[in-house]
Amino acid sequence: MLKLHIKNETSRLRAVVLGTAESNGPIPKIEDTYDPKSQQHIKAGTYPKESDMIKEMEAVAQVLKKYDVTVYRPDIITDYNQIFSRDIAFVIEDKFVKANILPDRDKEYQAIQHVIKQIPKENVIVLPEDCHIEGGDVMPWNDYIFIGTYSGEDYPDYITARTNTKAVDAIRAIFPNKTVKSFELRKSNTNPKENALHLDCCFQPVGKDKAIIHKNGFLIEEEYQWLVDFFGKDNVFEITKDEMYNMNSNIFSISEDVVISEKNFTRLNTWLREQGITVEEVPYAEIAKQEGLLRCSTLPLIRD
Ligand SMILES: NC(=[NH2+])NCCC[C@H](N)C(=O)O
Repeated sequence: MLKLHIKNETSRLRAVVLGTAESNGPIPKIEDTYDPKSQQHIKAGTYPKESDMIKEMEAVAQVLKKYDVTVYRPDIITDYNQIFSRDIAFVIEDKFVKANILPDRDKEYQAIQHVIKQIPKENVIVLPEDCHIEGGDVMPWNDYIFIGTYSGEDYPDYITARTNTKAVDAIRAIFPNKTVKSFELRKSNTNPKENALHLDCCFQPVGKDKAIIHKNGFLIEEEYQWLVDFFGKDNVFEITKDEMYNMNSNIFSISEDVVISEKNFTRLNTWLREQGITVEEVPYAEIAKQEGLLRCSTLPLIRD
C-alpha cells in the first residue's frame, strides 16, 4: 500500500506520477484544443512533435532517478494526451482527491488505476460531478491550501476556467483543519499572455519560504498582494508577462533546495541559485507550447 503524504510543494519528494508524451496523438484540430497556446502553435505550424516531447520528459525522469524518487507512469492510451498528470488528481496529507477535469481529458484518470489501487480505499476521495477542479489549481502549503479559481458568471464560456466555487467549498469541507485561500485568476480563451490557465501558471512557492509570481495572472489585486505579504516582498520573484507565457512559475521542486527548471529560464535560474537552490536544468520548451510545464506534468504522492 502507498502511504501518501503531502503537506506542501517543496518537502523532499519520494514518489510521484510523471505524465507521458507517448502516443500523444496527431496535431489536434483547432476546435479540439482547450488552451490558447496550443491553438497558437497549431496555427503557426509549430505544434510540438511527439518524439521531442518524449525526450524532454525522459530528461525529467532521469533527474528524478538521480534523486532516488519512485516514479510511476500512466498506462498508455492510444493517441491521447497524457502529459499533464498534475491535473487529474491531487494529494493533500494522506488523501488522494480525484479531480473533476475537463471532459476532453477525463480518460487520463483511468490510466493511473495501477497507482490508485495501491491507496487504501478510504483515502480516495471522489467529489460530486458539479465540483470542477484540476490539480494545477491546488497547492497545499502547510496550514494552508491555495486554490486558483474563477467565479465569474461567464465561467461556462471559459474552457480555460477549470476550478469553480463549488469545488473550493468542497475542499474546505474535506480539510476543516486547513485554511483554504482561493485566488481569482485571469482567463482568456484566445490570448495565452492574458491567461492563467491554472494557479501554477502564475504562482508557485519554492524553497522554505519563497515564491514565484506574476501579478497580472490575478484578477484581484488584493489577492495578489495577500500572497506577496504572506511570503514577504524580498522572498518573492516577480516574473514578466513573457516569463509567465514561457511558464517560469511552473518549475518543480524535489526538495527545499533542489528544483527542476527549464534550461532557458536564465533570469529565474540565476535567482534560484542566489537563494542557495540547486537547479537541475532540463529542456522543456516543446512541452511548454501546450501551456504546461514541469509542475503540470508531475503528480506528487509522497514528500517527507
Ligand atoms: N497544471 C497545469 N497548469 N496544467 C496545464 C495543462 C495544459 C493543457 N493544455 C490543458 O489545457 O489542460
